Amino acid sequence: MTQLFGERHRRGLTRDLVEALFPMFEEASAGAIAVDRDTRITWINQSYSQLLGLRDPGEALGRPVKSVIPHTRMPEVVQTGKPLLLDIMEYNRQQLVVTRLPFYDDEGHIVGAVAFVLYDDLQPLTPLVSKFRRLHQDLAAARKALARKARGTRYSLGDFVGASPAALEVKRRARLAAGRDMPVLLLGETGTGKEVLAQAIHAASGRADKPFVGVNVAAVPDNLLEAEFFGVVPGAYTGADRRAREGKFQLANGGTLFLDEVGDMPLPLQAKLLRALQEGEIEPLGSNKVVPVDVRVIAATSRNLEAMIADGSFRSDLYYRLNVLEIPIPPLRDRLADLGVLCEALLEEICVGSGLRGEISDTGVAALGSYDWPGNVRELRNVLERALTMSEDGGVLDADAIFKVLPRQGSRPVATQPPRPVRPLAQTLAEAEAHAIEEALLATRGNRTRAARLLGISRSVLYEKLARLS
Ligand SMILES: Nc1ncnc2c1ncn2[C@@H]1O[C@H](COP(=O)(O)OP(=O)(O)OP(=O)(O)O)[C@@H](O)[C@H]1O
Repeated sequence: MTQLFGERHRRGLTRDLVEALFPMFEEASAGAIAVDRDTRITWINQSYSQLLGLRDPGEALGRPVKSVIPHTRMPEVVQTGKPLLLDIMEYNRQQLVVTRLPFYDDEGHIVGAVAFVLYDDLQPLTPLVSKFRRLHQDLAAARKALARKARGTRYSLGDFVGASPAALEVKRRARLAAGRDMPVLLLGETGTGKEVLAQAIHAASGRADKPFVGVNVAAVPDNLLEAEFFGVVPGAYTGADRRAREGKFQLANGGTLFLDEVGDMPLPLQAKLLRALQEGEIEPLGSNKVVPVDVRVIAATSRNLEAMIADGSFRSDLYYRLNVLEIPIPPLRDRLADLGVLCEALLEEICVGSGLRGEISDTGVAALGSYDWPGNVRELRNVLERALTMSEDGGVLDADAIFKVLPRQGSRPVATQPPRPVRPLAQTLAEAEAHAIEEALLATRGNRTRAARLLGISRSVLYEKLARLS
């Protein structure tokens, strides 16, 4: 042992050491081979020559190793003196796990290399290989997420959740918009996912590798909007920065500019925006030079632009310029059939990394259907988050848990309806039955078997009742 690590062997394996180790490695491995300084084969054992399909080990002796094992890296080891401790080498469509070591003479000169086939198939390495693959996939996903973040987008089309006909139509139009480089106008109430869609369209478009820049027109004071959009040259006005500041148009150059709440844009800026879109160039504040820009505009608003045109607060020419492809996004109350899938997606998102388990029962979903959701999906997310925080039932939200956190204001005004005249009992019962069936179908997203189970009736009875109702 002392000799193994003594001065003599500091440079690496010597020939006598290799010879001493050989029997052990040879027995443990699926093949062994040695080459000289000129990378000619000086020794090969029976098992390796069999693995290579040689009838007799003697056939290989004296031949350049590359001519016998095309993918070998033994020449590299001889040349660099660096061992390759673990490598996967292909031979005849077979994957071999190999290790390669240089060896030295007493003067410390490389005189050759040895290689051992540790495994002649990857089976024993399966756990390692699958772990490697998983890590590789995680890395790819993280890289993708980082790239999206760098570009300014977080969402893709799959993030717009919904399977109702209305939601599918939104996604169909968004895909159309992604494939064509035209202005898009997203119309929808607050929280319906306008920004989600804008980012998703950009991420699926030919501009995906370029920036996505959003500006919320309503959030910027009127007197700063022009600088925000078109940038400022140094000293453009008293108090202006001495350095030039780029506007959103320049920042989005080559990519997408998302104009949120475009209906809140003051008229003078509307005229400038129209010119920028028509000419494809902008004039930074304080400059007398125009700068060419290439942006795709996606505008969004929760306001009724047509009514604004009628009362003179929105320019019709700008409206037509922005509204080449219109995507109306329905409010949540008009697509209650999506509540179930939305809850699943949002609960998963809320619970990620929190250690919480978030599920909702069918009755919980039905309870959500009783509310009219003025804040749409954003409000739904908040309600679910609140319900989960307050839930004592291991994270399964039922109707009680939902009603505890559902705002009363805006609930469907059951109690405020004018009192109805008293009607025959049969009629009242029939209405109650129809209502219960409707709720069950809503809660089970139209699954009649599960709806029947919820109602405590057989499937055939449910079909009978449905037939009578239709
Ligand atoms: N269809 C949807 N699927 C999944 N999440 C959604 C959907 N719509 C909205 N959300 C979620 O609701 C929140 C609000 O969405 P977003 O900001 O896109 O709405 P918005 O219409 O742009 O609202 P505002 O007009 O108030 O800016 C986000 O957390 C988003 O993830």
